[in-house]
Order: sequence, then C-alpha cells, then structure tokens
Amino acid sequence: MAEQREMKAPWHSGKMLCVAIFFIAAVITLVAISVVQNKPIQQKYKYGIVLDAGSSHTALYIYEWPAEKENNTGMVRQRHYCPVKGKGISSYAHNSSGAGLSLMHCIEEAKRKIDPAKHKETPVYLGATAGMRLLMEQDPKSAEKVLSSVKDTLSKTPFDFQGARIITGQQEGAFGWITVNYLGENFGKAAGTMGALDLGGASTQITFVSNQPIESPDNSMDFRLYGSDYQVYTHSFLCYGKDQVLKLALEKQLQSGETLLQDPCFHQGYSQDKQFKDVFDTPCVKTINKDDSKENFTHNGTGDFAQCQSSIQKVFNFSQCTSSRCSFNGVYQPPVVGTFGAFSAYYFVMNFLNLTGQSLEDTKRNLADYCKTPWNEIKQRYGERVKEKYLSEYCFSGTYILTLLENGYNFTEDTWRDITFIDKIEGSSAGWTLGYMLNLTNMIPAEAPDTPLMTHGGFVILILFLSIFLLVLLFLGHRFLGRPSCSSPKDIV
Ligand SMILES: Nc1ccn([C@@H]2O[C@H](COP(=O)(O)OP(=O)(O)O)[C@@H](O)[C@H]2O)c(=O)n1
Ligand SMILES: [Ca+2]
Repeated sequence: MAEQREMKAPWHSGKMLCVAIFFIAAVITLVAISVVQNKPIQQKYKYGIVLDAGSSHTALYIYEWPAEKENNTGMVRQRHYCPVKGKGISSYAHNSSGAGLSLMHCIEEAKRKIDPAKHKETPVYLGATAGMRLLMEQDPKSAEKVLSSVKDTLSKTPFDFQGARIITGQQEGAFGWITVNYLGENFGKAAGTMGALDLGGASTQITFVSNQPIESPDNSMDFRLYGSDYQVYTHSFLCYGKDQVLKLALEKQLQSGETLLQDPCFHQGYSQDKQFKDVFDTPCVKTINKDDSKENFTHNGTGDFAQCQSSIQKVFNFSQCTSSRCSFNGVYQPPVVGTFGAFSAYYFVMNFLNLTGQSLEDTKRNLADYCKTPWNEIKQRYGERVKEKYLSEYCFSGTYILTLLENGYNFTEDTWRDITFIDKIEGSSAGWTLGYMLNLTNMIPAEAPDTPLMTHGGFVILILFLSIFLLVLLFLGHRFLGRPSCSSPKDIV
C-alpha cells in the first residue's frame, strides 16, 4: 500500500505540473500577443461633436478619445472635419428654417463616420459666435428663430443633443486658449502656457497668462487645471474680425459722401461697383448712409501698404484709457508676454501670403510688395485657386493683421518672434471648439489624474518576467525534486 501511495504522488504532482506549464504557456502567449500589439487588447473609443457656427461659415468637428483615458491631457483628438456648405447661420435671419437645413449634410457625414452603436451616447453641441452676437443685437427675434431652427435639426439626429447657444466673447477666448494648451500638453508643466490669438470674421480674441496682476475683473479668468492655477487675461473685440473691420474701414473712407472710393488696401487696377448697404447694414457701423438717394459706389484700388496701414489705424481709438495701459478702444491690456499661437483667419491669411515665420520687418516689406502688385497680375497668379472676392481682400486682411498685432496689442519687432501662425496641432484644429467640449464633458480635471501604478508596457514586462521566473523554478524543482511527467499513470507503474 505504502508503495502504491508513493507511486500515486508523483503522478498527481506530474499532472499539476502539466497544468501549471500549460497555464504559464498560455499567459506567455497572451502577453506575447499583447506585446506585439503594444496596446491593451480592447481599446474603446468615445466620440463628441461640436458645431462652430461662425459669422462667415459653420463647421462640424468630430473628436475621439480612448474611453479609459479621458482625464489625461492631450488624449482627445480631432477625428473629422466637415465644412457646412454656404454662409454662417446668422445669414439665415430672413429664412430661419434654412439655418437648420444647412447642417444636414454634415450631420449625415457624422452619422457615417461614427459607429452607429455609439450614436446615442455621442454628445453634440453647437456654439455660435460673433455673427449671432451681432444678429442678437440687431434683430433678437430673428436670432431666436435661427437658434430654434438649428436646435430643431440637431435634436432630431440620433446623437445626444446637448444644446445650441451663443457663446460669450470671453468663453470664445478662454476655450481657444484651453485648446492650444491642451493639444500642446502644456498644462501642469513648468514651461508655462501659450497665449491664443483668434481672428474671425466678426470678432477677434486675445488670451494669455500675464506676468502682472490683472487690473480689470472683466478681463480676468481663473482656472485650476491638472494641478496648476492659471490666471488668464482675455478680451474679445466684437466688430474687429476681419470682415467687419473691412466695413469699418470703408465707412471711414466713405464718410464724405463720395461715390468713388480710392482704396490703398486694394490692388491697383481693382474696380468694383458695390452697394452702400453692404457697408452700412451692420450694428458695427454706427453712422448711417447720409445720402440715401445713391445706392452704389465704385471701389477702386491704389495698392499702397503704408497708406492702407494709416487708413486701418483710423478704426482703432487710441486716445482714451482709464487703466494703467490699454490695447485700443479704452480696453485694458497688460503687456504681451510669452509665446503665442495665432490661428483661424490669422493663419489663413498669413499662410496664403507666405508670411509665416519671418521677422516683422521682412513681413512688412513682403506685404508692401504684394499690395503693390497690380490686380491683373494677382488674378493671373492665383485666380484659379481662390475666389475673386477673397483674393481681392488679402492685402487688406494682411495689413489689418499687422496693424492689430503691432499697434493694437503692442507686439514689437522682438515679441513678434514669439508668435506662431498655426492651423493644427497634432492633427487637431486650433480653435475654441475642442476646449468648449472638454469643459462641457468635464474632461479637464482640476487636479492631475492619479498616475496608474504601472503603465501597460510595464505591466506586460512584469508578467513576462514572472512567468519566465516560474518556469525556471518549475524546471529546477523538476530536476532536483523528482521526475514527474505528463505521461499516463500506466506508464509510471
Ligand atoms: N479658408 C478660410 C476659411 C475662413 N477664412 C476667414 O476666416 C474667418 C472666420 O471667421 P468666423 O466665421 O469663424 O467668424 P467669427 O464668428 O469667429 O467672428 C472669416 O473671415 C473667413 O472669411 C479664410 O480667410 N480662409
Ligand atoms: Ca471663429
């Protein structure tokens, strides 16, 4: 009997050893697969949609992020961009139902881009900016109708509609700043943050962390993000987007009631008949067309950068300031400090003019050359790829950008070098939409998220080493403590 028991024990331990070896082999295989893939076996993604209803056009952005990492900085990325056909929603003031309809094409595109199983849990937000702020000032009833129309359309989509609202200029500035610093992974780091310069068609924003106490509460915002405190200076100038400033500049030149305008901001040889109402029909222009017997004026270009700059300077009021220092129109602004990212129309215009990455002096010289180029030559050079209306305005827009940055915000030859004209960071557009969504989905924590005890890679390596260690142990045990095998008991007997 004793012999039988002795015979049985090695067989049992042999079976156990086999199970152990199979188990360890299975772990090693799984780990190996995981190492090869170098990512968790199942990565779940979440999605969010933001519609940017700007003054000139609307665009739909789809963002995506790995579900389990939503609180880490830099995890949310732009997955898709869809420009809505036609003009901005504020242009539907007299045909409000058209505003909602205009979004349908991009909504259909979003339905195709996002897994249908995720539609119900995907939030969709619409934020309207300066075009709708102006319409709300001019004609609040129409503005409400336009908002109802887009709400109606969005609430009928399969997505989780979270609201359509007009955002304030302060929010627009702050969310743009959050976007560029989130994408640049600057939060919670010692190196500091990047200021944000956003130029739209109807408003413009400047936002940065000042190195001085902020004198005006209206321009100050406090954030605690990823464990660091930020006091941010921000200001949004309504009517100082490039399309409204063009109207302001034309108004100043038309004040004498003439019907022929010789404009230094347009190319020599440019000549277009335009309607007075296109200049005066905006709440940004405070004067009215004095002589309403005439409907049209002729807009001629003379192409002179220096004169264009003096004409644009007239749209800024530099004379009154009740704080220690101001940018313009009596608005308090501390001196600009640190690096800046300039996006939206800043980028579109400077990129078209090939003026990104040059000194202020070179930028001015090259822009002066561009403005001096006759209209015929400009049309020949670029006419095929740019619509004539937009092409005709680049000299004006470039000059406005230089004047705003140098005379308005007080950038100098030195601090000009700290400005980068940016379109995208790591594949995601610079703009307020991402920051807006991060805020509304609570994805920007006040404190730095707890770092996991171990990274995925570290965990995989640990398991691999443990498995090898166990195998070696079993092998040694097998050699020195007996000879169990995986064969049947009969063989052992
Ligand atoms: N490819 C593009 C797209 C827009 N833009 C201009 O960029 C500006 C965008 O302004 P927006 O529609 O966001 O207006 P806001 O509501 O931000 O003031 C407009 O002046 C457009 O004409 C451009 O110059 N090139
Ligand atoms: Ca905009």
